[in-house]
Amino acid sequence: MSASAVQGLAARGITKSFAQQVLHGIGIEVAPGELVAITGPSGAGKTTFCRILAGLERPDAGTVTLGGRDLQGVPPQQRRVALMFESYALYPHLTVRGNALSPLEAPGGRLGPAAAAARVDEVLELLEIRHLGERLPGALSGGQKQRVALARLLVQAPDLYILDEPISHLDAKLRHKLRGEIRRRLAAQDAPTVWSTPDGMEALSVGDRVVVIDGGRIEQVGTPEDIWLRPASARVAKLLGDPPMNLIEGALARENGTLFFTRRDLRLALPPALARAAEQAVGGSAILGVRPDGIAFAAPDTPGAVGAEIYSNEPFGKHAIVTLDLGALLAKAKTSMATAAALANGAGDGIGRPVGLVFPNDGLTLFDGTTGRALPGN
Ligand SMILES: Nc1ncnc2c1ncn2[C@@H]1O[C@H](COP(=O)(O)OP(=O)(O)OP(=O)(O)O)[C@@H](O)[C@H]1O
Repeated sequence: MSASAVQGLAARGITKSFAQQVLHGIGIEVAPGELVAITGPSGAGKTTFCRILAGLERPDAGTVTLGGRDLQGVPPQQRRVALMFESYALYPHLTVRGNALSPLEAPGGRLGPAAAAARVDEVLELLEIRHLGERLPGALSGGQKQRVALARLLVQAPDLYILDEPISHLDAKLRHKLRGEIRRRLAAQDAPTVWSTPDGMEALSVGDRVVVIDGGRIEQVGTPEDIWLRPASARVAKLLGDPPMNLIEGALARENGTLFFTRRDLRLALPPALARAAEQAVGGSAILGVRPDGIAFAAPDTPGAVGAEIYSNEPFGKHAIVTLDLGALLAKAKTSMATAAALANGAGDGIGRPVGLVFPNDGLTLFDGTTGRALPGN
């Protein structure tokens, strides 16, 4: 914890152009001790936004305040920000230990040499790189370098943490472990934290709140649960889930009082839960979002089932992903190994076999076909 009274971060109306406009007046607020995860596809503007928060880049318009203090014109080294960027920026002539120790040796450091060394040891141990302490960065793998950069961040007690893709180069097991460990450590601090990642599921797992950006604009801000259960747009839905929600483009029509989602041969009577959303958009285009784990299989001629052909069938051990050809459209179902084996029926994974699909009554989402925004009433 820093000696200064740590308070929240607020960025407002941040605009930035290079050759093109990259950020369109976006803002976030991060309370003391809160972790806000920023996610979005590659090129969304996450790194540019983080660099502006850190003072490494100047916005064309907008303000950044920390604890109510305007940071405009305050150089990065005076912002008391602990930064970690994807490029790592390790000191090549310092060992792993020297790099991790470097922020604690800066003028104004408050820890004595023994306490600083103990903190470095503890963080290197946590990140499983203590045995590499005497190596130079040039003799490390990408994932090891990333952990040294993380160590240098975690030894600090700043007024603000900014982590840009902090665990993207680690193997899956370590990523999983460190996600929780780092989150736990940062949660024990008073400083606000901004964690940027292109991995939507990582954002949901680490963030107290999540900000989704796309094309330099905010698509949605909410708790992980909000964003998972109620994605504000098809662009948000596309970033989340493994595999993500299936997005089927079609139209809404009413026949004999029943609302249908239609696309080519597909005609799906919408469950009552979706009727309110569908009602306002009848006659227009729509995108139906179907979660892969909500799709059930039935015989091809089952009334109400959607006809499809098996395109591929991949077992993953604890579940299987079955890709389905719905006629010029592929959708993915996440199912049990037993169901996938039954579909394969011992012959060529079942590829080409006709099946019926039953979509869940809940867990479907309707988006406007033109804007991609979720229809109100979903
Ligand atoms: N210094 C620069 N000069 C020109 N264009 C830039 C500069 N920095 C970023 N851009 C452009 O701004 C856009 C946003 O880039 P940014 O790195 O912020 O995205 P990102 O969301 O972090 O992407 P990624 O997940 O791939 O790192 C991209 O189109 C990029 O090419």
